[in-house]
Amino acid sequence: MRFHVEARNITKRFGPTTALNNAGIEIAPGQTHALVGRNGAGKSTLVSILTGLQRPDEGEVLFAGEAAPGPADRDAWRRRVACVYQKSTIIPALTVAENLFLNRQGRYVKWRELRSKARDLLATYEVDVDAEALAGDLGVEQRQLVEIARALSFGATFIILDEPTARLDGPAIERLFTRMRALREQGVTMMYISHHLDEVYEICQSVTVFRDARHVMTRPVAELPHDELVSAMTGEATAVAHQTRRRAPGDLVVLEATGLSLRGRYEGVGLSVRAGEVVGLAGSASSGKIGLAETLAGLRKADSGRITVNGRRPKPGDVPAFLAAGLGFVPEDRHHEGFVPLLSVAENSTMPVMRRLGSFGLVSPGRRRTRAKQMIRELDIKTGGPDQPVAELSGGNAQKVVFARALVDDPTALVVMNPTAGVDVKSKQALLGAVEDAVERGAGAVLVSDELDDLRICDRVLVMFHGRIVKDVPRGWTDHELVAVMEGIEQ
Ligand SMILES: Nc1ncnc2c1ncn2[C@@H]1O[C@H](COP(=O)(O)OP(=O)(O)OP(=O)(O)O)[C@@H](O)[C@H]1O
Repeated sequence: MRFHVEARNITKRFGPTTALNNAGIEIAPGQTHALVGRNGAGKSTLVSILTGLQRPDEGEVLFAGEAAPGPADRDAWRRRVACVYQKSTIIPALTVAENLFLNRQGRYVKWRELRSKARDLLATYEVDVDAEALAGDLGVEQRQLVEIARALSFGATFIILDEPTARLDGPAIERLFTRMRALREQGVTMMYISHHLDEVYEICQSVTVFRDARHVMTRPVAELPHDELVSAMTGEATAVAHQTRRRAPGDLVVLEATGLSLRGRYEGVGLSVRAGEVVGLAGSASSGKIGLAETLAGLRKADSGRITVNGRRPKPGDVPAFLAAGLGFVPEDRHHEGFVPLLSVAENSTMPVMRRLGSFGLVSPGRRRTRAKQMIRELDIKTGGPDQPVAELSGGNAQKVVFARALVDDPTALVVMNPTAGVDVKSKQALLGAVEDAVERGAGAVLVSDELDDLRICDRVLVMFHGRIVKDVPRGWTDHELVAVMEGIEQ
């Protein structure tokens, strides 16, 4: 058997959009094979075809040289391929054991047996999670491990990991890679999707690049220069990322917090952000940085402390009040707080300006479209047009719509949480550039990110550890220095 997995000459259309155009992939047995491409290149569409969730309009899929099962035979698909998605498929209201086994029981559920089988399964795959814990209480990393164990328990020897590291911090990524290496040694074949090209070099042996719905290249990773990989993705020679020099921030404070505490998340936090300043928030997953940022954006209410936005004191935990005070935000969880899938790109991206675009609460569709078109251009959103529902966009492009919404009202205070998660290399620059532009125009921004590269645009980075700000690091840090503070090794 030459290839464990083959997708040949696949074409898939959604109405006027061709998501895959005679594209394909060939993955050798036991290999970890990367699939990369810009947002909207067709990666997720290939995943849905390789997992049997969608049928191609043309082309075929083979596993170990044999034709893929029929579309209705879900069990046969599950025995051949499993996918761990960035967005969890685990049901939060059920226990881990129920998530692992419920849909495999007969009509009568034997609870005791279910729990013990779940414990055995978790032990087999060395997943240190309580089988009786509620899945909703698990962290991102633990949930992912449960999903991997569930995937393997169906007997699949081919696993697709679709942007698994997008919501993990550094140490968790390392633990995932250790697990992936162990799986590879056991002969498991993997397809790995990521926008982090350094990860591709670290964990994969070969890489396939899709661009504009087509296959453009497959190469062994070891002999592929980084520049060539980026050029294949973007279709142009790589431009050197330029480091912008912004003016020094003014004295005007646009966002301020004093004595903020939220039980179990953070304690005694104070910070102030000036007009023209980007303040980074860094720390591990348990550092409290996301909880703090959510409080600053009005998504959460602190137990004590005070927040001022442009000199006003919006009601804590009241998002509309924060928006009215001049704040814009990009939430961590875009699927819940970020966009309304059935509404169009224009409707989603112009939501906060509805008051302004038309008088007396009426929004003129024409003005909404004009503003939306402008944002689509500025942020390079790949869409059929402003009227397309966001649900039809690729993950990274939906994230850009969330970003557009945060910026559309020219906010004077911005809180952005992991804004480049799931966004391709080139678009990252566009999004971070948009934050810098807003700051140049006089806004102040808080930027929370797990990615050190994102934090480079910050004037200073506040590092959090166990719920407290432990250090204020000025521009000019090295990765090593920042990581040492984040991990509590050095203060
Ligand atoms: N259900 C759908 N209806 C209409 N268009 C769709 C649908 N699903 C995908 N598309 C379109 O197909 C194209 C490919 O999308 P796909 O999700 O495969 O991209 P991707 O490479 O996974 O992107 P990302 O890196 O942003 O996740 C996009 O233009 C997208 O808008």
